[in-house]
This record gives sequence, C-alpha cells and structure tokens, in this order.
Amino acid sequence: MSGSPPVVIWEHEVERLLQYRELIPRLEEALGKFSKRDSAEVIQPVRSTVPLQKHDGFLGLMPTYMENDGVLSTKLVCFYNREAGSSLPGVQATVVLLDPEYGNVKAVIDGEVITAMRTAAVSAISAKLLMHPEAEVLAILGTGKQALSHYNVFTEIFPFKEVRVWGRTREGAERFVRSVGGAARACGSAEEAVRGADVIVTVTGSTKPVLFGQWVKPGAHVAAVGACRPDWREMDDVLMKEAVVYADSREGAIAESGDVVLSGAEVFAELGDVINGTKPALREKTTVFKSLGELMKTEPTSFIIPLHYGKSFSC
Ligand SMILES: NC(=O)C1=CN([C@@H]2O[C@H](COP(=O)(O)OP(=O)(O)OC[C@H]3O[C@@H](n4cnc5c(N)ncnc54)[C@H](O)[C@@H]3O)[C@@H](O)[C@H]2O)C=CC1
Ligand SMILES: O=C(O)C1=NCCCC1
Repeated sequence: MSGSPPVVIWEHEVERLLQYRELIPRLEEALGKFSKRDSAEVIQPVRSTVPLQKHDGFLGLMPTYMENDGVLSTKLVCFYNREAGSSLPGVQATVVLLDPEYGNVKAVIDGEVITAMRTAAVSAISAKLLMHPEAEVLAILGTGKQALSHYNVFTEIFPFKEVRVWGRTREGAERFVRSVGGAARACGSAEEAVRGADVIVTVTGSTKPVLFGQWVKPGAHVAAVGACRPDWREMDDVLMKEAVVYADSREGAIAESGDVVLSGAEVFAELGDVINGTKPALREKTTVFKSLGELMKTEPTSFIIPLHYGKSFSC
C-alpha cells in the first residue's frame, strides 16, 4: 500500500458518493467522539492559519487523527475576504488522506463538496438538537455555495412551510430562488427575512454584523457559519449575549470566532456534549450554533474511499 501513488478523487465523484442521509449520522457520532477529548478517538487541534496578506486571505491547515478508526487526514483550505466583491472563489479546499503507519499520502480529494456538505450537515444537526420541534420558517442570509448546501439539507430533512432568502443584492436573492426552483422567497432586507423565523442560517462573507438580536424571535435557533476570523462578525452583541451559544469546537470558537471573542459571550456547550448527553439542548431558549468547521473533514473523507472502491478497499 505504501508504494502506491495516491488516488485522486475529484468533485463530481465526491458529489456522487456523499449523501446527507449517510453523512449526518456519521458526523453526529464523530462530534460526540470529539467532545470526549479521548486522544484515541479524535485528535483535532485548532487549525493553524497562515495569513495571505497580499490577497486578503488565509490558508488554514486542519489535521485530524482518529486512532481507533485508523484515519489520518488534513484539510487545506484557503479562504478570502471577498466582501468588496470579486468573481474569484471565497473558499477553496482539498483534503489529503494519509496512512497513519507509513505516513504516505493515500488520497487527494477535492474539498469543495466536502466543505459544502459537511458544513451544512453539521448546521442541520445543530437545528435537529436545538430548534423548536414545530419550527416552520427558515431564513437564510447569504446566497453563495453554503447558502445552497444549507438550503438543500434543511429542506431535505425538515418540513419547513416557508423558506426566506436574503442577499446583498435583490438580484442575487432572486437568482438563488430561481436556482432552487422557486420554493423560497427572496426578501428585500435581512430584517424582513429574519423577523418571525424559527431557524436562521447566516452564511455570508460579511465581516460586520448582518443579524441583529432585536429582530430575532425569542426561542429561535441560529446556525452561524460565516465570520471565521477573530475580528469578523455576522451577529451583534445583543444576540450573542441573549442567546445560549453552542459550538462545534469550544477551543475553535474561542480562538477564531469574532462573534464570540468580541462580544465576550460564553460558549455553553459543544454539539458533541449535547449528543453525549453531558450538556442539555436548551430548545426553549434562543440558541446560536457557532460553526467554525473545525472538525470532521476526516469523517466524510474516510468513507469516500471505500465507496470509491466499491466497499472492497481496505485502508
Ligand atoms: N463554518 C464553516 O465550517 C465554514 C464557513 N465558511 C464561511 O461561510 C461563508 C460563506 O461561504 P461560501 O458560501 O462558501 O462563500 P460564497 O463566496 O459562495 O458566498 C458568500 C455570500 O456572502 C455574501 N456577502 C459577502 N459579503 C457580504 C456582506 N458584507 N453582507 C452580506 N452578504 C455578504 C455574498 O454576496 C455571497 O452571497 C464565508 O464567510 C466562509 O468563509 C465556509 C465554509 C465552511
Ligand atoms: O472549514 C472550512 O472549510 C472553513 N472554515 C472557515 C473558513 C472557511 C472555510
């Protein structure tokens, strides 16, 4: 195995192999394992970030080792501040799978679909755990790649009666609505999208708040995905201080989330703590899940390989 060149698995193949119905239970299990902080289960340090100052971006290195599962991988992700507007992509990712015994690279896998689907699947897990069970209205702020993957998984697994979308431009929101077949409503302002919503997803490239606590219905659940730098924001202090805050990784949120760092909000629990039953899911309260994407890129990667080889491949 160590002498074989790495297999390259690219976007369309990953798209063909990954399904939310398989991804979600695996991610729930992986989130639970991570929150136990048992080094034989998952080692996932906070990502190292290299600034790409000239290009207003960052390279994030995200290694994970799951010893019991024999899986070693790292994601390499470049992400940029494209707030000023640019046709270049905001996020580009690749996942590298290694043999933990030999140290050689076994696979190089496109990270675009993994990033879109894993991030949306974890937000959906947060909603499953924290939203009101009879939630009817979903609001999505943002109209990019994450907006689409979040729309796809949220409408696949929850019976929302209404989906509202807001983008920086009315045309952007209308284009998004057309792209999903018209089953959503484009809103003229973020406030219009959010007022009365039961679940709010923030997936913007903004560095300043786009979601304000005074608009948010008490008891609503927010899955906050953008603003993954310590000086970037998507939510204001009112919301951050009123809500009960959950994260995928507590250390990640404290180090990388401007919404947490600058508001001084406390991270109440990780999603994995709720899954493990060590912290409660406070569904009746206003809740914020702050997603940093810190973990679980390994999990989808590990099962793409056997799927790619028709289950007969052994890691
Ligand atoms: N938490 C996580 O695991 C992940 C977080 N992200 C972050 O999520 C956000 C969205 O990512 P993608 O959808 O891939 O990016 P994208 O570039 O496809 O979409 C970004 C969207 O944000 C909008 N936008 C940009 N500046 C804005 C502003 N000032 N106000 C309102 N809207 C604004 C754009 O018009 C566009 O609709 C980014 O901040 C990205 O860094 C992305 C991947 C994973
Ligand atoms: O996990 C990821 O992928 C990302 N996280 C935060 C910033 C953009 C990409």
